[in-house]
Amino acid sequence: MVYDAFVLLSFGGPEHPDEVMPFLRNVTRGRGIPEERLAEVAEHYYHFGGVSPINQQCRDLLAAVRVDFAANGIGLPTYWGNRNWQPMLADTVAQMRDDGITSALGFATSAYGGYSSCRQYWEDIAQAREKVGPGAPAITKLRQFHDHPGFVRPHADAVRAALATLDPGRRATTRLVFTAHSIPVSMAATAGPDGGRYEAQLQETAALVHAAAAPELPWDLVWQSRSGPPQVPWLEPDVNDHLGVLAGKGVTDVVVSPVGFVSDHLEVIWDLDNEARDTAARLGLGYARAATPGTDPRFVAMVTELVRERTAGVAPQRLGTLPVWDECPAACCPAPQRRGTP
Ligand SMILES: CC1=C(CCC(=O)O)c2cc3nc(cc4[nH]c(cc5[nH]c(cc1n2)c(C)c5CCC(=O)O)c(CCC(=O)O)c4C)C(CCC(=O)O)=C3C
Ligand SMILES: [Fe+2]
Repeated sequence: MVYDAFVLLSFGGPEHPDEVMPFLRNVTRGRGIPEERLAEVAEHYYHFGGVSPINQQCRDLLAAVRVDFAANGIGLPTYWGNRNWQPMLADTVAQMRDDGITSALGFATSAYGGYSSCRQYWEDIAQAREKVGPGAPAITKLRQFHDHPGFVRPHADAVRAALATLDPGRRATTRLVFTAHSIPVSMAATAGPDGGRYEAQLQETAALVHAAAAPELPWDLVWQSRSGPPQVPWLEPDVNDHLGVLAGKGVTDVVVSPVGFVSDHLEVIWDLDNEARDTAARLGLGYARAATPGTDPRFVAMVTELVRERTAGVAPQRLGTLPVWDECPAACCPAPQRRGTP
């Protein structure tokens, strides 16, 4: 297969207060998210002036990838399109068609399997291509990378750096807390061809980061940023509840590492740097939040490596043992049942 472009696929976020509500309506269309939750989440964005950092993080990543491509003799032109906010993927695909692109490799800013993290990006591609119509380029998504050293090692270094800010005299009662975005239990059950893949990959990533960063410390994987109606079960425990349990067990300090994410977007800087930090303060816990890969050169080089797996037959670099594939099996990670109009 010959590819003639690279496209960064991401979630998108508002960059002006007026964009917050339209963005949130795009995210939650047909999802059964209660109106009160939407208003609450809007406040998180207004707290930062209505600007999510995620779009700038995508620009920064793409700029770094371009430099790394050039250094590795990869001449692919680069594009960027989002699921929920400008630049919308359909507009990007139209531009690619106008530029004469026929077949592109897509890199999504999520390391994991599951509907929201993987399948929905395939759906975004299909919907964008359908909207553009004849002449729309083919786009295939690069593989999931939860155990790639270019993802694991930056997380591990960040855990070490966060740990170094805590009181070394309390190391014996310090704990690592890995977090990822909660998803509905039903979505977790159908992640991957045999189910449970989102949680299994996160367990593997957390274990790899723990082993590389601080194998002497106990650790847990918990969940953050739950939404949806309360009667629908989502993965638990929530990070805030978990901190309460830890404090009750004699833990004095925590390093919180958001291994579920690739950059410090709003769900990190609000849900962890504000909410969970406040929870820890209330409980008297020492608290340090580990950074995400962002534009760490190893993470940027990983993107190049994933491209070279496809274009140059480079062997996949992997630290874990779960199976991976380039093209997702057709039956995995189906869309959840929707309420209302799509
Ligand atoms: C697994 C997963 C990831 C990680 C994988 C990936 O990165 O793709 C992720 C990332 C993100 N989620 C984000 C924001 C939001 N997610 C929401 C809602 C939801 N997320 C879900 C799952 C995930 N989400 C789910 C199952 C829902 C319910 C509605 C639905 O089924 O879609 C809502 C609605 C309001 C609310 O929070 O209730 C918002 C605003 C942002 C942008 C942050 C910024 O602006 O900087 C990012 C990167
Ligand atoms: Fe989300």
